[in-house]
Amino acid sequence: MTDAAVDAAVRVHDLWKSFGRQTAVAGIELTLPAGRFIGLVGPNGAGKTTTLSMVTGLLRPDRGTVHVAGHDVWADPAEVKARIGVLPEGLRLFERLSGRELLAYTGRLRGLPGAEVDRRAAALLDVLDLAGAQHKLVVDYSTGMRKKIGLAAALLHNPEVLFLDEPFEGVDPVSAQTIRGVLERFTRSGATVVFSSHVMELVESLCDWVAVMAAGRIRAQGPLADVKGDAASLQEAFLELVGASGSPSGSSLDWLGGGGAVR
Ligand SMILES: Nc1ncnc2c1ncn2[C@@H]1O[C@H](COP(=O)(O)OP(=O)(O)OP(=O)(O)O)[C@@H](O)[C@H]1O
Repeated sequence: MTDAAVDAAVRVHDLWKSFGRQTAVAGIELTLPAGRFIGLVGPNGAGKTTTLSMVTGLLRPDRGTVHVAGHDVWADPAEVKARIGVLPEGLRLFERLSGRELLAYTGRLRGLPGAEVDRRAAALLDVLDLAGAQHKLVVDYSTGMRKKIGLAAALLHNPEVLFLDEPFEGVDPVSAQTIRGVLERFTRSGATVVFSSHVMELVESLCDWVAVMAAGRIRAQGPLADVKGDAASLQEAFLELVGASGSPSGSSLDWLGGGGAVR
């Protein structure tokens, strides 16, 4: 293992994935430094979820290698899974457990002693403002509460690298602030957070390192200031990088607006 491999939280080389004739990820190279708050941004269908799924060992690549915390995800999955936490897209939880039971179960799966699981679960439930709902079944949780209990489960074993797919989607501003606080504290301790998002303002305010993806390829990666360059905002830099046209042109939407519905 080289020093550079140890320094990087994630190292992706020549990673490919196709679904039938659709190439979702087209030979990407990605090096994500450790101890950073990293945003993976890109338009719908860019390949972010497919990339994160391959990086976290949930989806087998067609080709290429992924190292997380110095270990090969596909050659050494147990080593990698012990070091990462994942909040995947379309999070599926054990619905018939209470939030507290879900954390107890997750903790035991992670091999933590019962008393330690109790201590950590109580602290996470408290910080994430879920203590009052800890005995409610997960099936009865709101979207935001599900994200928060999923985050608590992903953090319970104190991972080195935390992967979050759209962690703020469906989360109210107060809960978003709480999640932010927890994640900022986590990265300050030297851990790495990698999250995908469409919300540029959020990525700009949270992340110090950004990777921009479009059409299965990485268009830019580096410190936030470098990726932004001379642009006034990350949003502006992003639109330029992905070649978005802005407002719809032509007359095809002439019929839209001003009432006049067919009766
Ligand atoms: N299981 C699958 N079967 C077929 N096509 C898929 C599958 N998963 C992803 N794709 C396709 O791969 C491409 C990349 O999808 P992906 O979900 O990785 O994008 P994304 O950047 O996460 O998008 P979004 O921001 O909309 O969630 C899309 O064209 C999508 O339709």
